[in-house]
Amino acid sequence: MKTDVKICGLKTAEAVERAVALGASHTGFIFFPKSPRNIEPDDAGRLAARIRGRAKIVAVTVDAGNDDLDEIVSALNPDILQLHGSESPERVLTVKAVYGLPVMKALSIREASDLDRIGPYVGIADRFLFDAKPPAGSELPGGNGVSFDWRLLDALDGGVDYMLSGGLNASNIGEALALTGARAIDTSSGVESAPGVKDLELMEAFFDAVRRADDERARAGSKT
Ligand SMILES: O=C(O)c1ccccc1N[C@@H]1O[C@H](COP(=O)(O)O)[C@@H](O)[C@H]1O
Repeated sequence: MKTDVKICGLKTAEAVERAVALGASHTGFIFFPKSPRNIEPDDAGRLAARIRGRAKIVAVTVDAGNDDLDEIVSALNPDILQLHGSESPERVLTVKAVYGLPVMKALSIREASDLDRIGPYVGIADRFLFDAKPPAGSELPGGNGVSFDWRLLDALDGGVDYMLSGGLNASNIGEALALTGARAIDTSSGVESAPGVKDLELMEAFFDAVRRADDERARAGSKT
């Protein structure tokens, strides 16, 4: 099975097209002004038009109100809304009802008890995205290039559909996949040469590492 890969924080046509050519299943656009990856809705819409239908288009927002979501949804026409703030289960339900789009709810993980926060969203969020907690002083709820202890996911109910995220790069993705068995992964700063600047060689190295891990899993699976 091929691992789903989301490349997040895309801002240029070159990076969007390369990500999809390399096999990205999801492309992420960040709507959070404090982020070096922030993009205007109309610009994101123009970039997404280049790859629509070839990869899922994900709008990443942080505690956005309906006015902002209206503008983003109308300009980008995303396939998925990623809610990366402290949106409650009730807010997720409202967003789903208003926009009629699947929601991926991001939850930050540092310790075992953080998994308890999943329960209230089960049956409401369509998918989860597990990210590390931001380091002290960071203004960003995501995109910090920080990983959490992947072994914590050993305790996860096998039925929970999630994307693994947080500090993933070509050097650690093999171990992350081997430890978690994740079927979907998400990276942003791990494929950048500077904050907000996607690096095509790092992207390629990331996909190479993911495909090596996929081959390894297929080999291990065929032996059992
Ligand atoms: O990337 C950002 O700047 C960002 C800003 C606000 C919310 C979410 C953001 N990014 C998300 O965080 C994950 C993890 O990032 P990283 O790989 O550790 O850099 C990223 O994939 C986005 O989904």
